[in-house]
Amino acid sequence: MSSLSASESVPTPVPTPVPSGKPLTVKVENLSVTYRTTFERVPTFKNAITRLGRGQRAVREIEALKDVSFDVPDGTALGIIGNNGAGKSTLMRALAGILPPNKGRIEVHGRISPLLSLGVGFNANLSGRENIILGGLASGLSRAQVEARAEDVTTFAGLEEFIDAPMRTYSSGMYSRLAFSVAVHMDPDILMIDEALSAGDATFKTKAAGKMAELRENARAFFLVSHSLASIQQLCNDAIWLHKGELMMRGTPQEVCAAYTKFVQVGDSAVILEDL
Ligand SMILES: Nc1ncnc2c1ncn2[C@@H]1O[C@H](COP(=O)(O)OP(=O)(O)OP(=O)(O)O)[C@@H](O)[C@H]1O
Repeated sequence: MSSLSASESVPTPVPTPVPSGKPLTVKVENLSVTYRTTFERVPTFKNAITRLGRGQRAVREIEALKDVSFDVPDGTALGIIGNNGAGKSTLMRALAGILPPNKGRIEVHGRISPLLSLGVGFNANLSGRENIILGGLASGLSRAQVEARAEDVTTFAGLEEFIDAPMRTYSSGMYSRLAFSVAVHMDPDILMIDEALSAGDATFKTKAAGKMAELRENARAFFLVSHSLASIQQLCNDAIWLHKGELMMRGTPQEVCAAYTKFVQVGDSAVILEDL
């Protein structure tokens, strides 16, 4: 067990430095998001009585983001790191306008690619081609614009033979490849990718990394959530670290990844010490 004390091991959030004087693409101010969820999948009278006996409430609240603030100037490729359950996907969903904030505000200047966790928003009963159209329309393009890109999307995903089959017949890799391909072909001003590098096999991963590097050059802002610190350092020029819903640090990908790695190395002991 490490000799670190609990107070040493859990860093205090560092105030976010205000980056350069470039125009802002995204501004997040005091953002808090709380999920309200029921205890049981299927509520029953018996469970309700048991809960009442224990003085428990029927609804549980999970504070997924707590008072998070940061600015994203034009040209930023922001890596978002943190443990499981830290609030990374919640932040992406809030930025994309899928989840309303409970507190605070989000300002977004530009068109966002709507595909986050790869494949969210697809309808598995529709064909790959129909989902390309849906995804394109959802990201704000006209039908004609999406149709003009459908071929490139299909070829990039390597799904020429399967594009008219319902997506429920796709393997998870095929599903992710198509989702990634749709997201990156719609010329978003702001590209948001959640765990993109887990899409597909090794060949596709290499192709995906190349495409992301190209998009990062053209998009006004690029957000990447990944557990791969190597990808964050390779593809991003800025980074934030979330922990239990709080913004712990903002800095260069190298600084933030180093601090996070240090935290993770002592993390297990820290939790034990904290619990004692
Ligand atoms: N739909 C939901 N309903 C209730 N709670 C949720 C929901 N989605 C996420 N949460 C909770 O919110 C917190 C943050 O979850 P989130 O998915 O944003 O974390 P994450 O950092 O993306 O995690 P991971 O690395 O595992 O993907 C977690 O405690 C999670 O259990």
